[in-house]
Amino acid sequence: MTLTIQGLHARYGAVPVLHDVTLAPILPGQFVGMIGPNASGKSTLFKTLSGLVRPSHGTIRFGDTDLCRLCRRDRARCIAYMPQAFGCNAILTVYESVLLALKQTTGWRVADANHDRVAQTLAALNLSHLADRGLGNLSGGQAQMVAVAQTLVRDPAIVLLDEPTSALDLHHQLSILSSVRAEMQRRGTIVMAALHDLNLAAKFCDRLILIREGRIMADGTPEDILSLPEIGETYRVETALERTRRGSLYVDATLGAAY
Ligand SMILES: Nc1ncnc2c1ncn2[C@@H]1O[C@H](COP(=O)(O)OP(=O)(O)OP(=O)(O)O)[C@@H](O)[C@H]1O
Repeated sequence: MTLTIQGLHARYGAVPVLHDVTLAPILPGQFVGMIGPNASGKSTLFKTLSGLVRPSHGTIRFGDTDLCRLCRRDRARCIAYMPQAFGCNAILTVYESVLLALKQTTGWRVADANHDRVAQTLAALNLSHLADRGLGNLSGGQAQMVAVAQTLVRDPAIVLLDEPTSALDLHHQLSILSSVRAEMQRRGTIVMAALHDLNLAAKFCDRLILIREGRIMADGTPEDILSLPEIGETYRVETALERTRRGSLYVDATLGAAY
């Protein structure tokens, strides 16, 4: 099923933040990068899609279902959101915290299948070695990867990851995004990830959406979007899109005289 967003407006109190956000349907298995400067509305869009912020206008449909009409639990089964700041309950182990995340949408009785799902999710993200560690004893990067596991374990149809690599070193940026991409393609899950690193976005995303001041500025393939002059204008830098000898896209950015 596809995710369709039409004419979405959202505000905090009297302050409008999202303005008429309309996107071409997002397809199962598609990995979509949300890019845009600080305060452009990426998190607000994710919060609106997940139900934490109520839109003032517009529709969010998954297939024929209007997500805004679902009860909290049904919506959480369909769409999982990993916020930028993730909580840490020091008395749980990693394994227990991922199981708890799963049980939030399935009820409290624990079945063998639930244990299998937790173990598979940790294995898919190369996190099995952390299973018995206390959450409170993890590094920032480890805690961020566990937060990804807590989000994926529910097997939602739509996953929203808000800057999932912001605390990760180079190896783990590549490893977590390739694991998420492979696993979500296998399950046919839609992934939307807010990313500040445009080179990572180019490497892993099928489609990039550029947002600026709550408005969608561009939507297309990484190569098409990252070569637009709007990229430099939006981020207030000078950019050039290059292709490396290995064939990867590379955004070369400098502050430049104009900024
Ligand atoms: N709870 C809130 N109440 C009032 N204003 C808010 C709230 N959350 C965010 N905002 C404002 O909404 C605007 C968009 O913020 P948002 O967090 O969606 O941006 P973002 O693109 O995710 O930014 P960043 O890349 O810095 O995380 C900003 O001006 C921000 O100050």
